[in-house]
Amino acid sequence: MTRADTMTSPADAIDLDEVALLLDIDGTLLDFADTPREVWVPPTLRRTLGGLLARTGGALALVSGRVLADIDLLFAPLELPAIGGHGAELRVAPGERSDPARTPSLDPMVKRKLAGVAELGRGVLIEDKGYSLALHWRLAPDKGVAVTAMVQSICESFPDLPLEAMPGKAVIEVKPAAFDKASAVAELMRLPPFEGRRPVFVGDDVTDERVFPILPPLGGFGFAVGRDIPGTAGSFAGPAAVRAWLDGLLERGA
Ligand SMILES: O=P(O)(O)OC[C@H]1O[C@H](O[C@H]2O[C@H](CO)[C@@H](O)[C@H](O)[C@H]2O)[C@H](O)[C@@H](O)[C@@H]1O
Ligand SMILES: [Mg+2]
Repeated sequence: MTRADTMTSPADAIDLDEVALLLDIDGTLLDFADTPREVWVPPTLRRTLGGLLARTGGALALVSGRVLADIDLLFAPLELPAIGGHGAELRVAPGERSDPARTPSLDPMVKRKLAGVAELGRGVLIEDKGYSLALHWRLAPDKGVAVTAMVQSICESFPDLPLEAMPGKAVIEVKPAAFDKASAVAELMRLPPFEGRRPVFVGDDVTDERVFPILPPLGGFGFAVGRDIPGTAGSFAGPAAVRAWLDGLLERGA
């Protein structure tokens, strides 16, 4: 399949007057690191995103599994429109706050049980996002199967709670089933300045796969990163290729 970093269209045929740019963070804009805190945001990326935000009239948003507070620390001093926590949070414009009543936190009893999974061994990390809890094993790759099995079993032990165990890259995350990136992107695209624009979404992970099918009915399309995903318009080899593409979009004014 043609890769977006080598092809001439449709990645290069984007008109910034028409599109809304929706960008996943980890594995799309940023290279993976051993732990969530160790990722690095190149200064050029901040400048490019800030420039594209202005050039699209505010229609650029990050769409991430990370929560907004975490996103803002990573990209500071830049603050961007963003979907955080896999759709738990929504900020349409810089300076605004996501409505805290929008999504309930994950049940504390579920969190306590999940936190116990870290006993499987050194290198199994807990990330508490309020709305959800993630268990990472990038530092302990041999623990992935056991972590996944324990997490699934814990979720099944709460049959009355609508929980979702979402796999990712060396991680599994438990969240309320009521929201995801696709539902939040659909909501964002109904609001100005996103409304009426063609959504162009770039993402790398399982959670992003739900977003791709909602784009064509809105006149948009998506790009995968690091692999080919059916239903996308192409794929980028990795985050460096995505960053170079964004630099190019801004440079030529698209
Ligand atoms: O939706 P995204 O913006 O792609 O966020 C997905 C998850 O990214 C982070 O975890 C992943 O990246 C870490 C840093 O490179 C890596 O150590 C970890 O193994 C990956 O799973 C983040 O920590 C999660 O909260 C996000 O859901
Ligand atoms: Mg990602």
